[in-house]
Amino acid sequence: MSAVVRVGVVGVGIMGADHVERLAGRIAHAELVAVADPDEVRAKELASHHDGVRSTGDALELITSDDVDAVVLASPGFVHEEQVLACLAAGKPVLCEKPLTMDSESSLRIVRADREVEAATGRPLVQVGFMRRFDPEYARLRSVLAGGSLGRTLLLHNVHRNASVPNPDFRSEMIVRDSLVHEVDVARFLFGEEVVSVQVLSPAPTSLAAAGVIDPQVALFTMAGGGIVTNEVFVNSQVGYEVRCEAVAERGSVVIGRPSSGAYSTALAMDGVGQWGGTVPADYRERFATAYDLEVQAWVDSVRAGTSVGPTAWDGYAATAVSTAGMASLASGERVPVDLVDPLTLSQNASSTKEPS
Ligand SMILES: NC(=O)c1ccc[n+]([C@@H]2O[C@H](COP(=O)([O-])OP(=O)(O)OC[C@H]3O[C@@H](n4cnc5c(N)ncnc54)[C@H](O)[C@@H]3O)[C@@H](O)[C@H]2O)c1
Ligand SMILES: O[C@H]1[C@H](O)[C@@H](O)[C@H](O)[C@@H](O)[C@H]1O
Repeated sequence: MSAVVRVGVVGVGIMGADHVERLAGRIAHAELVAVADPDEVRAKELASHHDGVRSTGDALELITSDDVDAVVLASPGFVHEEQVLACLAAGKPVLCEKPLTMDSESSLRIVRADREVEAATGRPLVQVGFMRRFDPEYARLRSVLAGGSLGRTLLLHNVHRNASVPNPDFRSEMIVRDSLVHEVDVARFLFGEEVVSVQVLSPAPTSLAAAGVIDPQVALFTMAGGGIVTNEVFVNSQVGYEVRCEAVAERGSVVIGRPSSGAYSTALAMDGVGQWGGTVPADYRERFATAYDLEVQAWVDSVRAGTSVGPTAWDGYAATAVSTAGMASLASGERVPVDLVDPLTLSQNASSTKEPS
């Protein structure tokens, strides 16, 4: 087992900068050595806060450099394919932020490439940043449902609200590909099954979204075993970060993300925006701080041990395939089947929907 993993972070916008702070300050057995961003001023400024960390404008230089053992990718989704494949070619473990890529075909190319690495070396190198699997509340919910005492899981009801979105180009499609994709992974994680169809409904939008943006959206997933998942995604709620999940099973229901769960309080307009006996988290960095820490620590530990953990390339592909169907449904309003390759046609067996250890 290596003593310390030397990590490079690619893309240092909102999420990348957050990962830089945790790698530099809170993650054991990791050494942050380099950051890369085409915005070289941003990269240099961030690196200047950390002794011994260098910056570059060239992501591929960082990925292939000898001083980097493993890579965190927090660049935009449309460059993930090139950068993940570069990590695989260099033999470097990569924690790639969600979404794995922007369409099914490119995600499948990554699955195939990672399977080839696994066949040659005995371990895959890609972990996808679906951090909710590491959130203590989601992990507990998964273990309660998988434990079987409540019988079969019948329904999930998900709510996912952002106060606003920082990017003015955050269009209707990004609500499916960037936001709803978390609910896709939650559904797969909690049911332990694939999503087989998706329908995206478009309510009359809030006047506070950018012109032409359909926000909120309601998406319905049908699971392979017949379960149904309802999802509200609302990225201009004006309040704060609200992520809730209620599971309905044969002999009971479980809800996480409510004030009574103790983690934080939710928002009710009657007591004033953003308050109801407590404070609504501002955004995902606050709500999921522990989940990100556990995710990155588990990844570093797996890199040191030469193993793998958490959401796989297959999980990233399966989620992207649902997003791809979701985009078609957003356009048509119809229920659209999810087109997923048979995992048995791939070189190794799929290891989807595994609980993080
Ligand atoms: N897991 C989560 O909860 C979560 C939260 C936020 C964002 N994300 C994901 O993290 C990624 C980044 O999102 P963000 O909100 O930080 O975006 P952002 O726009 O704030 O930052 C993106 C950064 O990437 C840089 N960049 C652009 N092209 C690049 C390239 N070719 N190589 C390297 N860097 C490049 C940009 O200059 C910018 O600094 C996305 O995949 C997003 O979906 C995940
Ligand atoms: O990229 C972000 C991120 O994934 C957040 O977790 C989600 O709440 C946002 O809606 C999305 O835009």
